Amino acid sequence: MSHVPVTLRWEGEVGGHLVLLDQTRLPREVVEFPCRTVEEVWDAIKRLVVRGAPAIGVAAGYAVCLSVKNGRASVHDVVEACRYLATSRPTAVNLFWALARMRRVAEAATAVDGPALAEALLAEARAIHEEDRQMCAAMGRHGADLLADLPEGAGILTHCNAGALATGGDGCGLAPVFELARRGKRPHVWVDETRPLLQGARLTAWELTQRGIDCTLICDSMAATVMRAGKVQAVMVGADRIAANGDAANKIGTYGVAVLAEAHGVPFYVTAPTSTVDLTIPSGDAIPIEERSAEEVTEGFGRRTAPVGVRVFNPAFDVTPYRLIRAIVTERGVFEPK
Ligand SMILES: CSC[C@H]1O[C@H](OP(=O)(O)O)[C@H](O)[C@@H]1O
Repeated sequence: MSHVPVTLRWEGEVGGHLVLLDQTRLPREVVEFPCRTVEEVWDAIKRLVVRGAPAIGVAAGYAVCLSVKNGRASVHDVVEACRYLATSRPTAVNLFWALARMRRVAEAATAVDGPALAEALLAEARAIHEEDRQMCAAMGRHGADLLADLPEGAGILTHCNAGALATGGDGCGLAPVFELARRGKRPHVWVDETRPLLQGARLTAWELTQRGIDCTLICDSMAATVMRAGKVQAVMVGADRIAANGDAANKIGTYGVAVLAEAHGVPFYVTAPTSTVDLTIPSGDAIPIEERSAEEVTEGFGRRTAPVGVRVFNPAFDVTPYRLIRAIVTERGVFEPK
């Protein structure tokens, strides 16, 4: 049985609906979350029911198809759906990349509404999904080639979740690990739990154990000690937006891991599809960083661990400067930021 989770799927044809794997319920429950309106997908992205830059982009493409009514799409409704979905989360550029593709389909329509546009929108959303599947497979191959010379049992540290759950296919940051395993290698993955939402503990550890890939879960604060003990031979993470100079935004804590990697002489790699690259911004300083609620820090998962009213800073991402990145793996190959 394949252990690649189905992060999201479109059910039916025009007039169908989007089905998400509810990532807020993992690892305890594998529960599907059907979405029949644009608003429901907006909420699912906001609450991280679906999350991860590529997966957010694929979900947004299908979400625009939910603006179709009675088999007919209208340019006005598509434009409105794209505008609304763009307000869900600001950092992952894949969201805006996918919405721009859907909007271009509407703007190219010969009729301002009708069944033809509805068909064209679903075809574009499916194309975005299939392209993401292919990009994941290519990133896995290029990344595994890059790591091929690591000794058997080498340690690879990762932060957050950049596995299949973060994409429409078989992962980005973790795709090279999955491919190494397919090739019979046995890397050992050090999994940062990734506070405050624990994507590493809840999602990455789940994906790896499902596949029988050796892994050890650690608190984020333990990464330095693990590297100092010589247990990490490479760091591999995903990205939510890569600026033109190679600066990369990823889950909060990634920058700290990159600094630790440099301090311990460990190569730090980013694996992301080119749909994550934003050439419109010159450097990471211009990447919008999402700030999330204080409750995610003070009472994560419903258990209060900090005094009521304490001031909280909860940025969901940080930016790793390109000088700390040994190479960026995309579906087109491996690039070394200059
Ligand atoms: C490369 S996509 C996975 C990426 O998305 C995560 O953020 P979130 O869980 O808030 O969507 C994190 O930055 C991962 O690296």
